[in-house]
Amino acid sequence: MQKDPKIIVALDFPSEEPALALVDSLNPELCRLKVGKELFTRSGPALVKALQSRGFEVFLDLKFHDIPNTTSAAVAAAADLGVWMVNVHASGGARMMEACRERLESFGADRPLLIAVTVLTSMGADDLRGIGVTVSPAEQVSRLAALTAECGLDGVVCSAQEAPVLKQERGDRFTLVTPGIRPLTAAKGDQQRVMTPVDALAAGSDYLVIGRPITQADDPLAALEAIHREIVSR
Ligand SMILES: O=C(O)c1cc(=O)[nH]c(=O)n1[C@@H]1O[C@H](COP(=O)(O)O)[C@@H](O)[C@H]1O
Repeated sequence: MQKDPKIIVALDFPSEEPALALVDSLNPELCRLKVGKELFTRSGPALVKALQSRGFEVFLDLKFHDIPNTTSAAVAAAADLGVWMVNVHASGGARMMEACRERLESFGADRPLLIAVTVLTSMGADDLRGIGVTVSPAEQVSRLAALTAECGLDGVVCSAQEAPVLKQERGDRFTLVTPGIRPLTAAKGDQQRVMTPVDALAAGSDYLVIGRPITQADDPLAALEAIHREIVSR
């Protein structure tokens, strides 16, 4: 088994059936799986268990954002599920992130990686202005990443475009999880800040979150293998 697959396939499906049909065609040596809001809301912890029993590690992407007590309890519930990674919104603030980190300490070495979302990859400068943030997306990402690091979390979700600066500012041990990954031939869809898999790793991404370019491909395993080949031979 590859020790640390770099590709995280986003299982953005409306129900368990199509998700498991896809998963049964994938290879846990080449990827981990991300379960997000839609699939988790429909299929819940049982689906996470089903994925784990097939040999996949799971990133539970529920982007928790609430008061510290509620968010830290949710993160502990994710840890009880045995997930590999869980995330919260950095804009929930320092007290919220610290509460989550502290709550996970009791899980010891088996705790999930705790990651904070900075600025969503679907957002550009105009979107930020709309919510009263007048600095550029890159500046806002740096600011939230600094706060995340101060709170002792493991890393952030950001776009690969911000990865070089964040690696420089936060160092190698601060994990960068980057969605908005698009092979050259793939459609951008609703993503704005995108990069190819090879460029994203070269920029300093640690993990690539890839959804539609794999899940909507005619042959998802072939798409996964092609991206895997591309990144190992870079
Ligand atoms: O936290 C995430 O995973 C995430 C953060 C972000 O800023 N942007 C983003 O696209 N994502 C997720 O990454 C996945 C990207 O999917 P595709 O655009 O289909 O490759 C989706 O499941 C999103 O929910």
